[in-house]
Amino acid sequence: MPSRKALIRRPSPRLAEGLVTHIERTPVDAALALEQWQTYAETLREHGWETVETEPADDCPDGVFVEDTVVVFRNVALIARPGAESRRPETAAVEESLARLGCSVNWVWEPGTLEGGDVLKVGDTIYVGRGGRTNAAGVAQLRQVFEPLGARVVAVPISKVLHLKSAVTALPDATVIGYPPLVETPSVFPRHLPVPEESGAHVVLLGGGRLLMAASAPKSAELFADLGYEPVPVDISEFEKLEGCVTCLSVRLRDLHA
Ligand SMILES: NC(=O)NCCC[C@H](N)C(=O)O
Repeated sequence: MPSRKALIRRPSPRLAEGLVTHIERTPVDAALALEQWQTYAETLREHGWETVETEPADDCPDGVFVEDTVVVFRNVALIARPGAESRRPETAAVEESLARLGCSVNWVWEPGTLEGGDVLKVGDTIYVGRGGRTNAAGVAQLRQVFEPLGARVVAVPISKVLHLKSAVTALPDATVIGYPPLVETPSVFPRHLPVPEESGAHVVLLGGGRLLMAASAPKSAELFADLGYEPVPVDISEFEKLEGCVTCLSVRLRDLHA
């Protein structure tokens, strides 16, 4: 039976100092961010996911974006080596949490860099964005770890967005969705559907056709509802100011053996 656990990490009191790369910095309301994060976690739980909190990393402003610290395929975890040096201290506690949950653990080693936000799994295909945060050595190490387990790793060059998953994610039927101005190579995806808003490209599959997505993408939500899915919107405005999206606030673990 598939597991339904989601790893999360509460926002640091220093959240407002988080990195911004492709957008202008605007003030972040840390109290509102904490409320939004609590609602996000509650929404996961309401939809059947047991949330597991990894040790807070109060000195790491971007620690809440826990997705970037690891890639999990089946029950094998590859601990990231973030391209952003300020984010490297985030991984130690995540490694511990995943080992405790029964994952076997691998690591990205120097000179490799890789962030989980660059990795999109669609069935047994693992798309990896080669861009500002993930380098060629990181891509090669991802292949070495997951191809022997039966994954097909497809590298996708990116330059306009922070991570591959800032541009594209996938619907339950494996259609890859993206906001056209930010999708540089739509032809790499066998089925691709444009969405009308940037944050409409980010969905977390809750199960049973329900899609956790940002409240800032109402037109995309309408499009998904029209395709027979059930959008579950959450307001994550404070995280969006730091280039975060719904996917990056959790790591869902569906194939734990324990
Ligand atoms: N996977 C993600 O979309 N992560 C967002 C990370 C945002 C953070 N401010 C960063 O620049 O690293």
